[in-house]
Amino acid sequence: MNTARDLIIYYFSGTGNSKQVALWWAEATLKKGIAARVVDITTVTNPNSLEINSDSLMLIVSPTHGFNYPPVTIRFIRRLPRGKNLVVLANTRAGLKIGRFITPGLSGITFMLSAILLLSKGYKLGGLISFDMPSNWLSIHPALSAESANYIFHSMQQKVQRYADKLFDGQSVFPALRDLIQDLLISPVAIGYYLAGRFFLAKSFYASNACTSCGLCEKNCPLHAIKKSRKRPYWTFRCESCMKCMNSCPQEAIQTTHGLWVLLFGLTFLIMGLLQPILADYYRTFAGKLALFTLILLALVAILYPIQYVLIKNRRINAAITYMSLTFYKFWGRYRCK
Ligand SMILES: Cc1cc2nc3c(=O)[nH]c(=O)nc-3n(C[C@H](O)[C@H](O)[C@H](O)COP(=O)(O)O)c2cc1C
Repeated sequence: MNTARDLIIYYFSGTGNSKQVALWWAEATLKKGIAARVVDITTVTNPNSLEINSDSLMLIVSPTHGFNYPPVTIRFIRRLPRGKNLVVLANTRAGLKIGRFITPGLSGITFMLSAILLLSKGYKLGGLISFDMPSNWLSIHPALSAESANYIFHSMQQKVQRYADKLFDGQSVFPALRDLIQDLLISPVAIGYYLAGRFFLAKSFYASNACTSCGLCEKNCPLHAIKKSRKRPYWTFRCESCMKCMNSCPQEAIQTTHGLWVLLFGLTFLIMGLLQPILADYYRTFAGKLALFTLILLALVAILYPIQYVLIKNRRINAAITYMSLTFYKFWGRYRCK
C-alpha cells in the first residue's frame, strides 16, 4: 500500500483534457479515503516557494505538445523547490478512435526531460502514464466527432481508475516505458518543435471577419499570450498553441492560416535558392540546410505576421485569407471537452 497521506495534482490544460484527467485522479484518490488537491499550474506565480509536505504524493498532468510537455509545464517543473517526494508524471496525448480501438499518441521526450529535471532536484519517480484523450490539435486535423470523443473519455476514465488502484496498492505504474523506442526515435522532432516549431504555430492564428471583439480569447488565454489592438486579437510569441482560444471562441472566428502557410513555405524555399551561392557552406549538410530554412521561416513569420495583422482589418483581404483556412469550413469543426 502506498503510504502517501495525500495527493497533490498539478495540471496544465489548454482545452480541458488534462484538467479532466486531473479531476478523475482526484475522484479515484478520494474514493480510497486519501485526500486530494487539484492545482492549475498557471495560478502558481512562484513554484519555487510552494510548500509541499515531504510525505505528499505528487502527480503532474499536462498535454503533450510537439512530443514534449509544453514550455509552461517544463518551466513549472524546473522552478519547483528541491524535494524528496514521490512524483507520478502523466501526459495526455492525441487519441483517435478507429473502430473499437483508440490509437495512441506520441510522447517523445515528454517524460525523459521532466524525469531528469525532477531527479536532479531530489524527487523520486513514482510512475509514468499516458492518457490518450481526444486530440485537440485542430491546426492540423478536423475535430473528432462527439461520439468518438465520448468513447475515448469513457475508456480513459477507466484507465485512471485502474492506475489509481495500482498506485495505491503499491504496484508499479510505469506503462509509458513500453513506448520508449518510438519516443527515442521521434526525439529529434521534439527538440526541433521546442526550439522553433512552436513559434511558427503560434503565429498561425488570426481572427476572421466573424470576430465580435468580445475579448473572451484574450481573457481566457492561460498564458496571457493574446493582446488586443484596435479590438482585434493579436497572438504574441508567448502563445503555446494550446488551442483554447480556437476551440472556445463562441463565433468560431479564430482560424489557422493554412493558405498562407503554403505561401510562406514557398517564399522560404525561394529565399533559400537565392542565398545558396552566398552561403554554399551551409548547404553541404542536411543539418545546415534545416537550420537555415528554420531561421528564414521564423524571420519571415516575425516580419509578416504584424503586416498580416494590419491587412486583415480590410474585410476583403480577411475573407480571402479565411477561404484558404481549412478551419473555416464546417466539416472541420471544433473540439470541446465535455
Ligand atoms: C500544439 C499541439 C501539439 C500537440 N502535439 C502532440 C504530440 O506531440 N503528441 C500527441 O500525442 N498529442 C499531441 N497533441 C494533442 C494533445 O496533446 C492532446 O489532445 C491533449 O489531450 C490536449 O490536452 P488539453 O485539452 O489538456 O490541452 C498536440 C496538441 C497541440 C495543440
